Amino acid sequence: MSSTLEADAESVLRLVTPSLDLKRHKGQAGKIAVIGGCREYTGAPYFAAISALKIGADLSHVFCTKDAAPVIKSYSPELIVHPLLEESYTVSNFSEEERRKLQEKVVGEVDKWIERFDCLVIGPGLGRDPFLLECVSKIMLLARKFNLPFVVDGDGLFLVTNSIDLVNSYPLAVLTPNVNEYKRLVLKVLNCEVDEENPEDQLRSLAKVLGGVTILKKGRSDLISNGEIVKSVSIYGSPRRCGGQGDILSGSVAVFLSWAQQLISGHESLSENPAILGCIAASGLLRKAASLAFTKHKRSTLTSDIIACLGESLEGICPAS
Ligand SMILES: NC(=O)C1=CN([C@@H]2O[C@H](COP(=O)(O)OP(=O)(O)OC[C@H]3O[C@@H](n4cnc5c(N)ncnc54)[C@H](O)[C@@H]3O)[C@@H](O)[C@H]2O)[C@@H](O)CC1
Ligand SMILES: Nc1ncnc2c1ncn2[C@@H]1O[C@H](COP(=O)(O)OP(=O)(O)OP(=O)(O)O)[C@@H](O)[C@H]1O
Ligand SMILES: [Mg+2]
Repeated sequence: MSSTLEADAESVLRLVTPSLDLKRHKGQAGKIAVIGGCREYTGAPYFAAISALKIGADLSHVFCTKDAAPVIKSYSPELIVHPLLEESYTVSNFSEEERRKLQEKVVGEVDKWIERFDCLVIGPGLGRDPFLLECVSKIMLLARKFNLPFVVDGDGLFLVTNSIDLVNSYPLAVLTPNVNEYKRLVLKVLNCEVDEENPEDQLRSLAKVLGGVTILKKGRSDLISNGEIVKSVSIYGSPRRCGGQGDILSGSVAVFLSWAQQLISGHESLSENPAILGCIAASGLLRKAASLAFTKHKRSTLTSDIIACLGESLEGICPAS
């Protein structure tokens, strides 16, 4: 990997992390919402939402299905959980008109909240139910209408891969594919296989063809591009590949992206791209936390252990006082 590609993740973390200031009010350090959580998956949205709080966001919401909500609430009183999304089984006996009305109701409920958020995370543990994904498409269009940034992960990437227009030419979209999600995206958009020899050029092309969205391709090194620049984060993390680490990452990108946007809007001289900064910071912090958790727990390291190390890892880079 060429050294110019490698980002200085610690410097980016120091740049974007706001100082703690007694003058600031609740909400100024970030309000995040995760759209995800269904009957099968309740861990993924919890991991994304709680990671956002552990890093320093003030409020973290989860919009999930009715079955998932009590489970997610029981994991943590810190999260604000909305039992809102509906799956096909609810509407199996509905007429077209009744289905349309229910979709309108779901999207209308999200509409009431959406202006309060700084960033959405769409997809962790969302599942692939067609009725639910139709509603989520409409939520994405709503987010675009309000110029709200969103991070698309997990099953959100399944949706987007099949409906590229949802993110096409939206510079405030960040996609965080893992190895499989990336393969599917490359096949759909570039109509070819993943180029293992030249991953940077292929990633740049993919982001460019998608009209300048930011893509964080997860792997041994995380590679990040918006179609113009390519950056990598290769800080040593952990050899444990337990599920849920990508969920920590998507919640973290949302927070750091929001902080980077705040920073840049207050300093006209800063020309950096907030989505790129957010991805670099999140990747760097996750890797530091994974490494710390692994020194403590070795083979039994779990995603919850990594989440418990987020604060200590950030403190080592940007002390609170
Ligand atoms: N506790 C939870 O609730 C979790 C739920 N998750 C959710 O589960 C849903 C599906 O996500 P997945 O990540 O499983 O979907 P993927 O389509 O990425 O993965 C499916 C399969 O691919 C395999 N795979 C993984 N890495 C591979 C590699 N490097 N090479 C070849 N095969 C590989 C895995 O063994 C897995 O069986 C998403 O909604 C996701 O957010 C995950 O985030 C994990 C944690
Ligand atoms: N081979 C690897 N070596 C080191 N770190 C890795 C490796 N693969 C992934 N990672 C790290 O783990 C993080 C999560 O990536 P992963 O590919 O596990 O996501 P995921 O499959 O979406 O996870 P999830 O189980 O949450 O859905 C990445 O940001 C990266 O930093
Ligand atoms: Mg994932």
